[in-house]
Amino acid sequence: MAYYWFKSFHIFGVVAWFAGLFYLARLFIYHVEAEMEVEPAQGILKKQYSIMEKRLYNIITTPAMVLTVAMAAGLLYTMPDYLHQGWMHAKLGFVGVLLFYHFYCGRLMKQLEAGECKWNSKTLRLFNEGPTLLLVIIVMLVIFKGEFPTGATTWLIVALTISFLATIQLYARKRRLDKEREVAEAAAGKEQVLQS
Ligand code: HEM
Repeated sequence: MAYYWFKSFHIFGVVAWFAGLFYLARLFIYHVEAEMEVEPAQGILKKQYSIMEKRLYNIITTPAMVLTVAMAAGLLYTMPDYLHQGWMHAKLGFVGVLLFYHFYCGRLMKQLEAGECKWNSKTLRLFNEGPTLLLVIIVMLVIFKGEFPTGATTWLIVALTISFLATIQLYARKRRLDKEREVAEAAAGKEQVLQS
């Protein structure tokens, strides 16, 4: 019975951890993009994003990470055989990368608050893809374990997933370009007013 409790809370932890990581990276993008705003909006937005990032990281993301790892330890305690299986070694390797990502987010958060972050919004958008990739790999490993399927259904799902992700990327790109055009038009309009 303990195994099912550990597994349930392991999954609650995973869901909350990823929700936190996804939202945190999105906040970093908005934080960096606030540079495009004029004062006093820029200062107000940056301060607000720092508060939101800190609360999200300290109150949701980190406790969810601790819950996931603690419940995982309980699962391994009840099922020690998993520790001798290849898929679990691979899973632990990817979880190590995920933990590194988590703590790196903490570092980026501090740099953003101090105005020392060197990353632009494009780099952060790429960084934002990290947890999605890790989530897919880790869940696949835990579900299929050592027997990854290669049949037609698998390729159909892979194709559907790729088209879905490509559509999201294209839509995000369109929105970004629209926003950049809006900012450029607003700046040009302001310049014209100043000249006349
Ligand atoms: C601290 C590292 C982790 C360890 C040691 C660990 C270990 C485990 C173990 C032993 C199970 C039970 C497997 C089974 O009964 O078939 C499990 C289930 C699961 N884990 Fe993890 N896990 C870790 C982190 C993660 C992370 C980061 C994710 C998500 C990306 C994740 C997603 C899942 C899911 C979805 C299940 C349920 C699978 C099922 O019921 O078939 N785990 N984990």
